[in-house]
Amino acid sequence: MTQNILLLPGDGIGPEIMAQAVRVLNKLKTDGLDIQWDTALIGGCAVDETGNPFPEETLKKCRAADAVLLAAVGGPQYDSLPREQRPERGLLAIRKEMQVFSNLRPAVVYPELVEASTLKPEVIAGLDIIIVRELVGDIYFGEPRGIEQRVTENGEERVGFNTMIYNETEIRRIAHSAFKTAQKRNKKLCSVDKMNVLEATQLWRDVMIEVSAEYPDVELTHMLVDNAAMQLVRNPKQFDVMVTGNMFGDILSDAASMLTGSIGMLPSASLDANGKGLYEPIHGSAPDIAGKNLANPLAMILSVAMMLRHSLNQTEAADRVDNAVKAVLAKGYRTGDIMTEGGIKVGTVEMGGAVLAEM
Ligand SMILES: NC(=O)C1=CN([C@@H]2O[C@H](COP(=O)(O)OP(=O)(O)OC[C@H]3O[C@@H](n4cnc5c(N)ncnc54)[C@H](O)[C@@H]3O)[C@@H](O)[C@H]2O)C=CC1
Ligand SMILES: CC(C)CC(=O)C(=O)O
Ligand SMILES: [Mg+2]
Repeated sequence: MTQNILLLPGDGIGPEIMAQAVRVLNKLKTDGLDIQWDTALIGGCAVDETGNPFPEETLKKCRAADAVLLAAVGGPQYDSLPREQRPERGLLAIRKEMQVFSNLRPAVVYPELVEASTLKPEVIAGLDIIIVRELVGDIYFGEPRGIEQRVTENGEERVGFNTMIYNETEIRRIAHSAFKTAQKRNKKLCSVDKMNVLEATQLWRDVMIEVSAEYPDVELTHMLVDNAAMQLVRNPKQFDVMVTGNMFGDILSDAASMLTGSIGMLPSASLDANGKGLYEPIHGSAPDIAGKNLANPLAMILSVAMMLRHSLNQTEAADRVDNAVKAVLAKGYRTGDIMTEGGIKVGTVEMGGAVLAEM
């Protein structure tokens, strides 16, 4: 049966990198993979057209799709809009709507890119870790939130507030997802929290420990998030699978991306309870390089591979895409963000073409 993919190019470099993903999908389809796709608006482009960062039509198409591939949203031109109209609200809305609570963010150092990292080779060579980030709860969604006039100890002034909140069910389901991920790998799970000061994350730790009883083969450790940020840079190979909340996972995964050479290298899969998924590179819309053929499309293309593997059950096609990326790196093709000595400097389109040639 034909599998339906919804493409959401979004803003900034989004359409540029999505165009390279579409070339990959076209190649797979031409070679016999039974897929088709449709496109819809999300983020700033959706606000421009409809006033809504996650329009009803996109929601409908999203529900009808077997998997959703999203590039990136946002840009400085939208920063002064009311919060409900900001592109990032569209992103939060689609994640919540799809209930894709388990966000897998693998950080893998390709041998050819060891020197592209700012860290010493011995610290990062061979690194292969995965951050499991809870994606539909925490302070990004917690209510109440807002900016309002209040009386404080300083008199009347504006107060900004958000709510960090997790219930036990939310923690338990991400815990199971993380333990299962660890079981398929090296059976080591590090849960990252801030239980020394935040009650929401004390509950996080308590529930992680409770769930660990069901996974006696997995070694569970705990780390406070400030230390975890430092340890990721000091000695990242001590980790295998890390599990953490929405905000800490957002921050730690950007940091982890630089171990691999660039944020342009990290794909992600966000899965619901049934394996339906939303696939996106971890980076944003990179307005500073948008429209210049400078963006690295590999995180986007690797997200296609994750989609083929996790939601479409097309392991062979996923391997084909992953191997093509490995091959272009081995041949020395480099966008500016991953330049190494002797590398062949290419732009977004040429990198997409190199992947296609390898396929
Ligand atoms: N998933 C999403 O759609 C996300 C959206 N955003 C939004 O994106 C906009 C820009 O946010 P920033 O904080 O600048 O983060 P960003 O991730 O867009 O960019 C950070 C830095 O990394 C570079 N970069 C990012 N992706 C790259 C790629 N594929 N190749 C080469 N270099 C790349 C950018 O040029 C920039 O210097 C904001 O509006 C933000 O809200 C931010 C993060 C995630
Ligand atoms: C709107 C943000 C929560 C997006 C982001 O930075 C991310 O998911 O990595
Ligand atoms: Mg982020």
